[in-house]
Amino acid sequence: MSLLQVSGLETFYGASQALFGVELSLEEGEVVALMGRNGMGKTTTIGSIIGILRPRAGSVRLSGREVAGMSAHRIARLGIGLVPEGRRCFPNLTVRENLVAAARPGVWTIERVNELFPRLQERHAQYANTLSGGEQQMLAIGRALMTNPRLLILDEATEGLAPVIRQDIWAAIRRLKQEGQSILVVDKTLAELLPVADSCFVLEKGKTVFSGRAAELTADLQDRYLGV
Ligand SMILES: Nc1ncnc2c1ncn2[C@@H]1O[C@H](COP(=O)(O)OP(=O)(O)OP(=O)(O)O)[C@@H](O)[C@H]1O
Repeated sequence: MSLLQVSGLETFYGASQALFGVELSLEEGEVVALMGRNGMGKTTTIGSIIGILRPRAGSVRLSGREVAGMSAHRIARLGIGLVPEGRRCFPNLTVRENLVAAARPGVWTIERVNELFPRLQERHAQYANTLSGGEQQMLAIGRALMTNPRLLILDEATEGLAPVIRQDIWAAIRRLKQEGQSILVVDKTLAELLPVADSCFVLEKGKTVFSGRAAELTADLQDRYLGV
């Protein structure tokens, strides 16, 4: 059984339909890439999976259990950890306090997050709002891991960051994959994303137009679906 199985997903903003039948699936331990040009429905798909948007049709199954229509809070408790676009941490808490506030029992502890991101350990007593953008992103990932999610979702986790920090974040993603963490990643940097992804799904105008192994997304297809 898939860890995540999304089918026939349709989501609206008021009267305006944004998703027209999105299909997506992710097996336990896989890294799956969700791609598409701007405005094609990636963030809406993620919002519909995690329950901040209520799909009008379709299903979202987490290990076979239907979660579409449940509250975001309940879905989070069932094991989905999100690193949202624009990395939201508590600005007036320290790095350590931010991590503690997110903690739920499991293999992820502050020690393990510190080992994954040594920069965070060095700044454990610093307020989150004094961190650089890249450090805040690491903290956002650390917070999501502290909830010990069965599925980690990263929405544009490397966008707008300095190249050296992006490399640190990709290295962390590769390490998480090695450790068996299931991850759904939205990112525009194909050169980094495709090598780490097991499979990928491409959206166009709110529909899944490609699904397959990352290696099957040839240069031609990349150009057709993702080129500008
Ligand atoms: N709050 C909103 N109200 C109305 N329409 C919205 C809203 N958010 C997104 N949309 C529309 O839904 C469609 C899908 O947008 P979405 O943000 O999911 O795309 P995306 O693939 O994540 O794009 P990007 O890469 O730019 O983040 C777009 O047509 C967008 O204009």
